[in-house]
This record gives sequence, structure tokens and C-alpha cells, in this order.
Amino acid sequence: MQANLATLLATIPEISLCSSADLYGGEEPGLPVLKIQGASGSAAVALQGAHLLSFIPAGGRELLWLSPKAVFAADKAIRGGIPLCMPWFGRHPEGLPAHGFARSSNWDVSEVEILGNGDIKVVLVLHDTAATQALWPHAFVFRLALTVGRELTLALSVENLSDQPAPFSQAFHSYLAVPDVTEIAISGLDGCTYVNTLLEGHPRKVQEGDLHVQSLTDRVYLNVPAKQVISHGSGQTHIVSDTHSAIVWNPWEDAAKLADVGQGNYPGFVCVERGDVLDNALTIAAGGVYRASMTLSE
Ligand SMILES: O=P(O)(O)OC[C@H]1O[C@@H](O)[C@H](O)[C@@H](O)[C@@H]1O
Repeated sequence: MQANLATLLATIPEISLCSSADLYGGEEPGLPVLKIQGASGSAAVALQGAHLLSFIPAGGRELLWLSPKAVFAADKAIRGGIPLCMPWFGRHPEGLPAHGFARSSNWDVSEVEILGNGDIKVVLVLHDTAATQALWPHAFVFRLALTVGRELTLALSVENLSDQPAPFSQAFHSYLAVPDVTEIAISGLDGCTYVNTLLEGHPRKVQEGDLHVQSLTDRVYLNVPAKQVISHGSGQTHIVSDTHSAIVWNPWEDAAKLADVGQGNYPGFVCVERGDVLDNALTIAAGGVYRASMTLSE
């Protein structure tokens, strides 16, 4: 773990360093997790992956789903919360790890701050190493600024420090807690073209009205509006992002094949992931910067 972390955290009692084993069980020593307890909201973020595990606005409910079967192990993406998929989303054509390496890499904390309104800001950074260069041959700095208050904001910047253009796609892979996925309605996708990645040839269709998830679902919506709202029995979850794609995923009965989801647990979440993927993927120019943000609220 980074050398100066204890000194950095000593300035802000609202942030403490815990182990995933203390918070969520599983084998000791687990993974390091920052617990953030602010006046307007609380959150937990694993340093591996800069991975949000929990967000609860003050007086509100948990907005994120963390799998009861989640495994907290080095180099393994944690199931639930908000993994960061980048610098590529989904399967890699040359068989490199799905969803990139950001979610399984160890990030450093570079800043912690209490803002004027009491919200708490934490900035995590990841730099290239020989191991990342072997997967994505670019010098880079990934920076994720988290702001925890009544809303949760993730502000991402990706700097391509190399002298070559860098192909890039990314998603904030949010697992949203819902009482029953079969009873939700997702608005903010009406009229958008989506790619059904479950069907042969990945056919494209246009969404009509709200989306209701009633079976195994894996779709990439392109050029979506800034806001989606997930309405469910216990209220609503609002997502706002300046990215251009939205991926909607629920494994349904296939959850039985995913040991860290577990049979029978799929009704408790829906993934509505905002990012820039497929047609919305891009190239970051040599020396260029990609910026994206997403806000979650009740
Ligand atoms: O098991 P992983 O690598 O975390 O991926 C989970 C899912 O992530 C979603 O974003 C993809 O659309 C799905 O195809 C994929 O199955």
C-alpha cells in the first residue's frame, strides 16, 4: 500500500482505512477499503480498482448492490458496486482480460478534502507500469475524483501521456440495488438504438418506451440522453452522465454460472452502466485527455 496514506487520512477523521474482511467478511486480510462517513452521505471504496462498494445518502437507502458472494482477492474484480471498466469495455479481440485492467489494479489516494458544503472528496490515481504497458502500450494517468454527499459523483480523467493515439472505451459499471428487477422501469432510453449482444450478429433495434427487464438482458444503448431513472418499489435511482452509452445487464438464471453472483441473487440488482463503448468508443490523441462523469442520487 502507498507509503503516505496514513498521513493523508490523518487530516480527515470522516475517512478511515478498513479491511474488506472487517466490513464484509471473507478471508483475512482482505482488501483495503476507505470508509467515508460524511454529514450528507456515506460510502465505501476499495483501493483495488478505485471501486465504489457502497453509497448511502444521509437518511436514505443503499443505492449500490454488492454481491453477498463477492470475493475480495488481489487482482480479481469485485462483484457489485461500481467497477471501472477501462481502458476497454467488454471482451478484448485478442483475449486480454475482459473490461480492462483498471478494476483489478491497485490505485493510490492522491487527495482527500472536505468541501465547503460538507461533502467529502477523495481522488484516486493509477499510473502505467510495465504490466499495464504489456496490455495497453501507453504511458497514462487515470484519475477518479469521488464526491460523497447527498449525491455521489464520479469524475474520471484519462491522460494519454504517450506519443501514440490510444484506442479507448470505458464504463462506470454500476450495480444498482433494486427490491425486484422484474418490477422496475428504466426511463431515459426511449427512442435510442440498442445493440443486443446476446443474439447472433448483435442486431440493432430501437427502444420504445421504458425498459422492463424480464429475462437475461445484455444491451448497449448508443447516444443516450444524459439522464436515466430506475423506478422501483422503494423509490427511484437517478443517473446523470456526460457519457454517450448506457449498458443494461442482468444475468438472470445465468447467475448460477457466476459463483460470485450466486443462484437466486439476480433479482436484487440491475446494472445500468454509463460510458463510451462500441460506436461511442474513441481514440485519445497523444498527449490528450478524456473526461467523463456520472452522478447517482435517489
Ligand atoms: O463478469 P464481468 O467480466 O464482470 O462482466 C459482467 C457483465 O458486464 C456487462 O457490462 C457486460 O455487458 C456483460 O456482457 C458481462 O457479462
